[in-house]
Amino acid sequence: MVSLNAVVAASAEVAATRARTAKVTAIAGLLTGLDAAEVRPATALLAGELPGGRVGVGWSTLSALHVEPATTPSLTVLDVDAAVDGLRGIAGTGSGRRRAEALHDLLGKATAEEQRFLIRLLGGELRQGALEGVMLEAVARAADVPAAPVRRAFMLSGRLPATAEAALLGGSAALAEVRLEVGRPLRPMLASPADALDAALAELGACVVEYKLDGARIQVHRSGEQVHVYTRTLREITGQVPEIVALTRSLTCDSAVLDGETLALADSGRPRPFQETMARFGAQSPRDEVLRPYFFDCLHLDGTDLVDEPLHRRLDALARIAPEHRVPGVRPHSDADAAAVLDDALDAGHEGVVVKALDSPYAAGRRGRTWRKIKPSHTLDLVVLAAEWGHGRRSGHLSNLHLGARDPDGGPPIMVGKTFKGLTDELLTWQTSEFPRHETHRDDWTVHLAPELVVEIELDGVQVSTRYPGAVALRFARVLRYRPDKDAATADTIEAVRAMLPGGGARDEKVEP
Ligand SMILES: Nc1ncnc2c1ncn2[C@@H]1O[C@H](COP(=O)(O)OP(=O)(O)OP(=O)(O)O)[C@@H](O)[C@H]1O
Repeated sequence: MVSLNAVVAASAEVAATRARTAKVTAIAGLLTGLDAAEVRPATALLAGELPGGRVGVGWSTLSALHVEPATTPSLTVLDVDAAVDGLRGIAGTGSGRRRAEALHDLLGKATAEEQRFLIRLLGGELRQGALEGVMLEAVARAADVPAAPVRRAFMLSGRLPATAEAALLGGSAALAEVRLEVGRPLRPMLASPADALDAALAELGACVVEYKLDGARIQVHRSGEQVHVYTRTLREITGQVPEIVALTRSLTCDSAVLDGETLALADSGRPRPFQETMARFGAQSPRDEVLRPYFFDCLHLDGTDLVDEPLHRRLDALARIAPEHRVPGVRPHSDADAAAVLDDALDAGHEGVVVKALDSPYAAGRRGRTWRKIKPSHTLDLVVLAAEWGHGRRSGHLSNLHLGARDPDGGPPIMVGKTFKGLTDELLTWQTSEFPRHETHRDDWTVHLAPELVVEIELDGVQVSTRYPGAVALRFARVLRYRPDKDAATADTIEAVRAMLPGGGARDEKVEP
């Protein structure tokens, strides 16, 4: 039986090295010796996830706990799995107290190092989507199967522990069995940046050029009368968007999985600010504006999976069931046709266009080269690492942000700059009340945060830096808006930042993962 101690040691080894191969070796080593029942919980713990999903334990409860640690390790992975299940089951009156008791009990059996691990795990601090690529490679190695089918199964199921179980217990055959399931979200395909429209057109050949709408990504699943709506990070928001649910139910099909963008339009027909769309995804939000879906892909229709079909087939399917709800776009006959779509999109207040190769399959979870985005302005989505207290007019407010880019090899975000430019009074007030909820520690000037919040930064470019650990720094950065639809695992990577260096290549990001 594998001990919690072994998982903690493997995690520490992964955190201590920047070398991807060493991380893979440490994780694969642990995965190799597991019993069948241990695969799911151990994989979850290694990825910094709670086995079985989240538990509602807040930072305040966790930081108030001071439990004498055990001197020798005794907990197994299955013990932790059972304890987390128990915590999740606590509800009703006195649940706060009972939860604290259960936590006390668990932590009392843990050594000091295990306690630190469990507290960070429960606080969500260990959750590292950035480790996914490394984890998948380790699963492939431990199961002795190629990496590609492991990655595919993960993107289609969205679940690392289940993927590890399929690979380790059933091998290639079980991985091949994993299919898109209506009602279970899959990782959305993403677009990689292109420098210019004509370059993208030349590279992709036969293509469709679509508006890049500045809304929020949605994935809509319908099975009979059942409809589920998910965000880009696969969070379910069905209850928050009744108008999208009703519209999806009215489509003439039995089952479908549709991919698209949602936003609200003002009376003028121009898009309403992105923040308003995102506010609707929150728990208690005003419902004054109507969100409309604009679909751009169909991944399943009436019992047939379309993920591996070429885009033109998927678009035909979409045209059959939702012709009035498609994102505006054309299949251009000339470069001029395509340029006209870009002009129209910008004129209408949208971000730019996405050019997509018509013969390409849907690469779930990948920043594919067959979808290229063209936007006139430079922006990066970065993780907020800390904020400094403001001076003068801003005193009493958390202001200057420390910004980090994602480490594609699963390490903590890498700091690339600071800014307080672009922060409105409203954002300053919001930061000051919100940031303490994510606080890890503070000193006189600075409040440090768990890497959870993602902010979109507009910048003029980047420069080589001797001050910052990634050797690159932002130039003239200003805050555009927060991105509650993103998390640290979907923030831009340090490679994307470096690619913006003068002569740093054609802003092409490495294809992930
Ligand atoms: N026609 C479209 N096709 C695909 N994606 C679209 C389209 N219109 C808008 N989008 C949005 O653009 C996103 C794809 O761009 P990208 O992969 O760069 O994600 P992103 O990092 O959110 O982009 P950005 O930060 O540039 O908005 C999608 O997730 C989707 O939300």
